[in-house]
Amino acid sequence: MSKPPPALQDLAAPEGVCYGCGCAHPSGLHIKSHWDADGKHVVCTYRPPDQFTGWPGLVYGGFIAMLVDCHSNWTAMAHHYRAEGREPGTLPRIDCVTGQLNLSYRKPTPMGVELTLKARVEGEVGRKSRVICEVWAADVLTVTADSIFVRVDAAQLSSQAASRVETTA
Ligand SMILES: CCCCCCCCCCCC(=O)SCCNC(=O)CCNC(=O)[C@H](O)C(C)(C)COP(=O)(O)OP(=O)(O)OC[C@H]1O[C@@H](n2cnc3c(N)ncnc32)[C@H](O)[C@@H]1OP(=O)(O)O
Repeated sequence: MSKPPPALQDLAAPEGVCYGCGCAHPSGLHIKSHWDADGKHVVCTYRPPDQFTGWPGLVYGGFIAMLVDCHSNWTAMAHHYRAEGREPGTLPRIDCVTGQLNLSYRKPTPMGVELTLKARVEGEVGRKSRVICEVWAADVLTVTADSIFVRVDAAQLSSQAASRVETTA
């Protein structure tokens, strides 16, 4: 069996420490996002571990939001790389942050099933990009999301945030 191609996260941010998608997080979720064969969508598959149960047998909604947040953000960043004619992993790195995360929970999402997230940018890829994401449990569409991701200099954003508040660390 051939090895799957590297994910966007592995290519563009192997040092990432995000809980949801950071390759270097010691105990994070390590979600992986790839361009779909159709060249329009970015896809991710993930089977939620048992501790993320909400109602018995159902995936905790906040956990689904976490998957959608990271995967939609990577969808925005992948579209930015493509719009610039660059491969993920080339420099300078492209960073986006979540501006708005809007989820509609349309059907219960069952535990014990691999979920497929399928996302795309709607409209222009700009400083502010709109990402539509669907969450599928087998052939059931359980969640849709319509969110905004804003392109930033993440290092600058982190240092500004730290200087605005007194940290106890
Ligand atoms: C190391 C490896 C890493 C590896 C990569 C790791 C990926 C991690 C993925 C996790 C994702 C996250 O959790 S991110 C963390 C959660 N998000 C945040 O902390 C973001 C906090 N928000 C902010 O810092 C700020 O609001 C910004 C930077 C987003 C925007 O502020 P700004 O820079 O002053 O820009 P501003 O001019 O106000 O806005 C630019 C345009 O975006 C729009 N806009 C701005 N904010 C919003 C918003 N919340 N909702 C809608 N639209 C917005 C404005 O209307 C404007 O549109 P127009 O007038 O031009 O039309």
